[in-house]
Amino acid sequence: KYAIVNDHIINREEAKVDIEDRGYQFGDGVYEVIRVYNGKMFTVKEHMERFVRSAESIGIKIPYASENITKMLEDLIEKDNLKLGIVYMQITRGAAPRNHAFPAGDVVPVITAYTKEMPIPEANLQSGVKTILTEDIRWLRCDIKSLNLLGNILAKQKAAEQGCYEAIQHRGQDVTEGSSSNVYIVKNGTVITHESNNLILKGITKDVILKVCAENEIPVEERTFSLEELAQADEVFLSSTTSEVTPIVVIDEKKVGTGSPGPITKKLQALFKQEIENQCGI
Ligand SMILES: Cc1ncc(COP(=O)(O)O)c(CN[C@@H]2CONC2=O)c1O
Repeated sequence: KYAIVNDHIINREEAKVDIEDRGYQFGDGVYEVIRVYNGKMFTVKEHMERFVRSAESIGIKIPYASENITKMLEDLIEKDNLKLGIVYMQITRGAAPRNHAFPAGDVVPVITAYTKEMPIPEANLQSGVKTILTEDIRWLRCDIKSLNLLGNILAKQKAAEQGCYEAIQHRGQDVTEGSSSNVYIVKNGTVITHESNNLILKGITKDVILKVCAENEIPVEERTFSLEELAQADEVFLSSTTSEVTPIVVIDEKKVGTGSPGPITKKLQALFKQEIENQCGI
C-alpha cells in the first residue's frame, strides 16, 4: 500500500508527520473524501474545487495545481490497484513551533493522502438506517470541510452508542445535517433540504441529487425545515460520498412513514447509480 506525502508517493508505513504539524495540534487543515468506482474517482473536479475553497477559507495556499493533485491521486489509485473504495486527502498549514497564530510564510503546508477499499453499503441502501436526533453544537463555519471534527465525532459516537448509523443534528427546532451527511425530507412529492450556507457542508452528493431532481422534474425546496416537519415527513434520507443516497427509516426509535424506504428515495437511488455509471462506467 502507498501514500502521498506532499508531492511524493511513498510506502504507506513510511508516511509520517511531525508532532508539531498544525493539523495534529490544532486541526488546522481541511480534507476531502473522494469515492472510487471501477478504479475511477467520482465527481473529482467538484471535490477538488471544494478542497481549494475550504483551504482558501482558512488562508492555506495549496502549493500544487488541482490538476497535479488529481494526477497524483490517480497514480496512487493505480499503484494501490484500488477498484472500489475511497481516497482520503488532507492539507494542513504545516509543522512549526506551537503557536496559535499562523507560522512564518516559509512553513510549507503538508498534503497527505491514502486509499481505502470500501464496498457499496448495499444493506443500508436496501433497508435504510436508524438515526438519532442531537443538538448541533458545532461552530458557525460548517461550510468549510475542516479537520475540526470534534462536534461531528461526538454526535456520531452518540448515535453509535445507541446502535444507530447517523445523528441528525438540529439548532433549536431547525434541522441542519447529519454528523457526516446531508439530510432530506420528502413531503407530498417534494424534496426539502437545508440550503447550502455556513451551517452545513455543501455536499458534493447533495449537488448531484439536486441536479438529477432538476433533470427529472422532482420538485425541490432548499430551505430550513423543522423537527416537526421531520417528524411528519413521508420519507427521510441522507447523502454523502460514502453513504450515497441512504434511506432513513427510524429517528429516535420512531418509524419514518411506513418504516421502509419510500418511492422518491428509491427513484433518487436509481438516478444516482446512473450518474456513477455515466462517470465511472461500472
Ligand atoms: C458534515 C458533513 N456534511 C455533509 C457531508 C456530505 O458531503 P459529501 O456529499 O460531499 O460527501 C459530509 C461528508 N463527509 C465525508 C464523506 O464521507 N466521510 C466524510 O467524512 C460531512 O462530513
